[in-house]
Amino acid sequence: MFKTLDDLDPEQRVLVRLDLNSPVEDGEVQDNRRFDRHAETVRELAEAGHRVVLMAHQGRPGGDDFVSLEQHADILASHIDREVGFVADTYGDDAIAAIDALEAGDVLLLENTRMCDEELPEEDPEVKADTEFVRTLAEHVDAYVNDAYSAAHRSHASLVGFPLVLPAYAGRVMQTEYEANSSIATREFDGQVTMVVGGTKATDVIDVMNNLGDKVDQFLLGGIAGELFLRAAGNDVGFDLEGMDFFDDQWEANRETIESLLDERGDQIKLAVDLAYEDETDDRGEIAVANITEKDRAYLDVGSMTVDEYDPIIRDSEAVFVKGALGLFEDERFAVGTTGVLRAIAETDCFSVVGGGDTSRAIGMYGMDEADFGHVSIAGGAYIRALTGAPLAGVEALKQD
Ligand SMILES: Nc1ncnc2c1ncn2[C@@H]1O[C@H](COP(=O)(O)OP(=O)(O)O)[C@@H](O)[C@H]1O
Ligand SMILES: O=C(OP(=O)(O)O)[C@H](O)COP(=O)(O)O
Repeated sequence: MFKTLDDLDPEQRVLVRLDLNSPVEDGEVQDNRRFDRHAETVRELAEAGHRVVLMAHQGRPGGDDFVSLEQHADILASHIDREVGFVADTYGDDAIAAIDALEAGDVLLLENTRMCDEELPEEDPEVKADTEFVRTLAEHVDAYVNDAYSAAHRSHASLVGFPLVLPAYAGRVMQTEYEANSSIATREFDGQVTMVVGGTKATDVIDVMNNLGDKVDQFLLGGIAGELFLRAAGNDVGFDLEGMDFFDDQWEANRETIESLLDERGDQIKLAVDLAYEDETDDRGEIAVANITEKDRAYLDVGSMTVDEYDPIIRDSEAVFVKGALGLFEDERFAVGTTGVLRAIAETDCFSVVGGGDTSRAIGMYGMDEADFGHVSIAGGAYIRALTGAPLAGVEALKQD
């Protein structure tokens, strides 16, 4: 297992990797739950009197959201109620001068790690540890903390290089995310284990079913992925109408796998019995799946009868895991499925983990309280990997110590 902040010596110069990757609208970085979560780690380190040097990335080179971290420093400062210095440099002379000038309790954010050429190529930790970026920064700090669980599936320099050259520790976000998201593989539950799977990516749902079929008693399906399963079960749904590109490619690529999963695991898989669509007056309309005879409309949510079927299954469960939304919940008319299952989880005292960047957003959007869930993950890609038991490079590197 990895070491945590509880194991850190006092008065250290600590280099901390966060994941502050955020939506950017018209050049403006949007505040989001990642800041709030990482604030806990940063505050704890600063209050303990460490000198805190933060690293994070934003976007990918070439993308509109590939911007400086200057705004991130201000947003983070508002979450920790103390100043966060910023230096527009990753590991050059300016960065080193700023690090060396830190006093106990000071917090400094370095520039976007992906502006450094050595950060991105996916390479082994040994290669990353030997980069100028890692070697230079390592000389000016005493310890490394990785708190960026949601980026830990990347074998990038700031995530896997430092544990080989510095004493390395997991931050509070890393610790809680790791424990909760791995729990489906590592914990034994006394009662029924249920998994709600939806969203837009069929391969995520397939991976989960292939890897967790023996751990999960019931899979409750919805979203685009659920429609593909309904189509494989012989229903006239899951076709791309004009202007859509959700279904056809995914159907071609995954049809056989979905059909054999339905064949082999049919008893564990619950499909929607009704679906919702936008009617002629722009209201929500619903139709029983059994009554769908033509591929003439897009379905944007599971229907109310489906929620009524899923609800008691959730309430009877010992543990519930959620990956992917059951509908286009960003539009209130089509949030019934997603909020229906989330409310059922919130109202029961089952162990629960909700993940997927988009899906977990529905909790705040519809006035639910994160405290009513066991764990709400801020990870997307890393969460799905953890669920399916795939190792995360950043976590493995921390464990090496
Ligand atoms: N029937 C649907 N039609 C269009 N979009 C849908 C539908 N069902 C789910 N979605 C969309 O799926 C998105 C979540 O999908 P995905 O990215 O796979 O999950 P997450 O990011 O939560 O892991 C939501 O933003 C939601 O709008
Ligand atoms: O936001 C992130 O991942 P996510 O979209 O899977 O949640 C991470 O910061 C990783 O970013 P990347 O997918 O550009 O490597």
